[in-house]
Amino acid sequence: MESGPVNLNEFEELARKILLKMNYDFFSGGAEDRYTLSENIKAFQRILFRPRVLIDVSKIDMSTSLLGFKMAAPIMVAPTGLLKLANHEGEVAVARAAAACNTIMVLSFSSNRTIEEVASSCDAVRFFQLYIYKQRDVCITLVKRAESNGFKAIVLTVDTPRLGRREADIKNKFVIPKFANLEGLLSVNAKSKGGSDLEAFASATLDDSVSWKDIEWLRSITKLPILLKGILTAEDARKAVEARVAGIIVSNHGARQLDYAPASISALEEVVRAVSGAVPIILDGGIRRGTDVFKALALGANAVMIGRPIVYGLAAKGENGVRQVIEMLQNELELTMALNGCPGLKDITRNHVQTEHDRLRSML
Ligand SMILES: Cc1cc2nc3c(=O)[nH]c(=O)nc-3n(C[C@H](O)[C@H](O)[C@H](O)COP(=O)(O)O)c2cc1C
Ligand SMILES: CCCCCCCCCCC(=O)C(=O)O
Repeated sequence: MESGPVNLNEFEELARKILLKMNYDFFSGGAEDRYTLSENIKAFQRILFRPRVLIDVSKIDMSTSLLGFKMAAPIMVAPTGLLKLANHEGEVAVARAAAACNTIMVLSFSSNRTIEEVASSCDAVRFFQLYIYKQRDVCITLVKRAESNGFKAIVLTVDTPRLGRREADIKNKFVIPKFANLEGLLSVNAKSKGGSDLEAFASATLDDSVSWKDIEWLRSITKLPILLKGILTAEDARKAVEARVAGIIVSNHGARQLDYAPASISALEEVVRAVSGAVPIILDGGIRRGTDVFKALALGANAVMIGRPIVYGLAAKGENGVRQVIEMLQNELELTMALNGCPGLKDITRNHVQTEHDRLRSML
């Protein structure tokens, strides 16, 4: 009997075999030369551990909280759109799995199941991800619907004034299913002339004049805490704190936007230093192992989010697959903590990892 996947990479392999090529290419793809896509993985591999021994690790506590909301471990679900292309249950299956694993899911605005369907599917803490659209009334309606359906924060994605150039989608003439949340709100003719429909839709709807003053505008329409997703520099991290956001997500959008942006793990430390504890920091991009989660925490993240592995779990085995993906990562983190001599998250320090910068500095 063939055994099931034993790690997140094997889930990707299974999903690749199951999915239509056009859909697998959309989920797995990155921008242009996909330099950042490979760096998101390789940069983690260049970080090594400095494990400590002879510490009692018979009990490991991974529990934590973010903005006051408790989680079993600092591993959250990143917003990913168009999940009907992976499984007919789409975001509802992901929401149920996240709830079962006692973690926070960020629901993408571009989901194929509505805010209301996800909210009524199970009881859990959830955040809602938003872009700023040319039609501001669409943003207002979505934020109000998220509020009235019990979502606890707004995650504003700020790295997408325009859609990155995803050449696989252009070649495949990628066709998008309906954005469930926009039904009756927005009617746009988004048929590409020979390229990706997503690109056509994005250029018709995304507001590329968005600037820092719009954070104030967003605050004026909601009382929910606002997190900014897509910060990669100390300069922008300081501006985000000045703009009184509740949290920062260090992210390059899974390398789907600006190619040759740094791996998000490589940008983490400068953001952590700039913010110096003022707000929580979440990291996403390239997390495939519990060891990656530990490295991000050691470099100052409060939590991480995972994108593609959730989609692959969903494609491979539906809700159960998503649960297995989250549990695998939680179990791997627990083992990594034990082997590094860290019984609790507070025991994980900068001294537990050695980056390439550390190695270069030690040679000077
Ligand atoms: C298929 C797919 C769809 C995504 N959709 C969104 C989205 O709607 N909004 C958003 O802010 N980020 C979106 N992202 C980016 C993720 O939130 C996250 O930043 C990224 O996937 C993390 O990298 P990882 O996939 O290596 O874990 C998407 C990513 C993928 C792969
Ligand atoms: C009404 C606004 C339309 C915005 C179109 C952009 C959709 C992006 C979909 C998912 C995504 O972020 C991704 O990386 O893919």
